[in-house]
Amino acid sequence: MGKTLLDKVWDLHRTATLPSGEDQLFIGLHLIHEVTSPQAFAMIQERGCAVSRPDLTVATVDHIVPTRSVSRPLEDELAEEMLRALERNTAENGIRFFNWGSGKQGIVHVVGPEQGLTQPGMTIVCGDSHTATHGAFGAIAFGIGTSQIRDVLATQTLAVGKPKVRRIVFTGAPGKGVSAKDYILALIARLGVNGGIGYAYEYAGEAIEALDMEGRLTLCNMSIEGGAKCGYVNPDRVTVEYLRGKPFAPSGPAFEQAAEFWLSMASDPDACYDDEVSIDVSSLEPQVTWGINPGQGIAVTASLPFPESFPDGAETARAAYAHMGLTPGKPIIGTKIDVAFIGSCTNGRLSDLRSAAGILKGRRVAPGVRAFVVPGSEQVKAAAELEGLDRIFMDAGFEWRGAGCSMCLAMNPDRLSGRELSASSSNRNFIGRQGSASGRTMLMSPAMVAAAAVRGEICDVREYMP
Ligand SMILES: CC(C)[C@H](C(=O)O)[C@@H](O)C(=O)O
Ligand code: SF4
Repeated sequence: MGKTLLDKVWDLHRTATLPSGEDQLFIGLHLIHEVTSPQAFAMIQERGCAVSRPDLTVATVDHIVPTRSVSRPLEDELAEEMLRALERNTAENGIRFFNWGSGKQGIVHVVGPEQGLTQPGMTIVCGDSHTATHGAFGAIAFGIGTSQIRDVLATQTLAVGKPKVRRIVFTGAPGKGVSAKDYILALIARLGVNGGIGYAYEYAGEAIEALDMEGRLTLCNMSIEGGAKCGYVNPDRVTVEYLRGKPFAPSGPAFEQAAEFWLSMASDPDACYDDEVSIDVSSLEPQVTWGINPGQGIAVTASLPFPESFPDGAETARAAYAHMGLTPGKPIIGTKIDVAFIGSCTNGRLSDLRSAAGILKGRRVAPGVRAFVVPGSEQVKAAAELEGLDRIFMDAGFEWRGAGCSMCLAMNPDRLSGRELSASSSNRNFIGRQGSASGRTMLMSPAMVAAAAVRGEICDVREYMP
């Protein structure tokens, strides 16, 4: 019987099976950021341990950085302290750090792939729930907590239970205005935010093969929002070509050798799955969330669902309506927005900015809407400026900011105020997520955010497309 990619990566990295039934896995890449690492460093220092493999540990700063200014010390004292701690911990332990202003800083899940650190067949962990993003390359990548960060710093291994695998086959070709963000929002709406618990999601099928790497990153990014431990796409030629020439990818003959290994890690055609689901993307429309979890989403042309239509989720739906101030049965189109946010590790990459700019070219943001773009990394920002995207955004009335997580979770000065409603290209719409307890978030693709910014309300992006 064939093996899945998960089986192959697991078998290659297992160093022991523990009495608990968990496996001790060797970790190929440990990404760290300023929010979840300081305590872990303190714990290993207390025990007198050194960082086991500084060469396999890479740091960036993303959550707390301001996006308007570039001066130190940071205005927010707590943020400055966190940045200093990361500078100290990385320097003392000989860990590579893509610091703010280095030209390579950015959201950890944007930086790993763009530097070529993320490669097929690896195990990758980070103290961050969206680590599944890296699965786009055919890596087994998942988020860990602070005590696990401690374990990985000290031993470069981790005790972890092997998940089951659900193969999710996306068939067909998408219509106009439908992107990877719509695939994943539709999937989570269908299987629910807990549907993936205990599973790794393998995304497969012609629609996935047709996605570029950035689309695959968007897709894998939100695996955790569907409850899955991780998500991955089998490596193929698209993966290999993306990695060619990247700073941390092998070069010369070593690259071809690596490519052969990468491709061999893909699931075998006769691999066995614990479950299988299929979605026809040709019938999908642009998606938008109306609630307070990422599973509460619908097609943009649909009417807001009645709570009773969710046998298990009526209570959550009622809570969502109470918070959002929307009315079941009404169209979602026409919902007024106050803020448009383009960015995050879901949709803050160059292709995301291009797709939004494509809608904004020659148009203006509606009066009263506060709109801003936060590139996912300093490198994305520079690349976008090189092709003039910054001008398109600014001419349209968007603010062009520095790189970071920004209003995805508002750990920096970018936040909603009061009951403001934001059209956001990020991944979470939990109550309070964007910095105001009464603030509201609707998740959608970056092109849909751009269209909403122009109209001043939720609208169908396809009307703005040729
Ligand atoms: C701050 C960090 C630990 C958190 C996460 O784990 O995902 C953040 O990135 C988020 O998106 O909520
Ligand atoms: S962009 Fe958002 S989801 Fe991604 S790591 Fe930052 S806060 Fe988390």
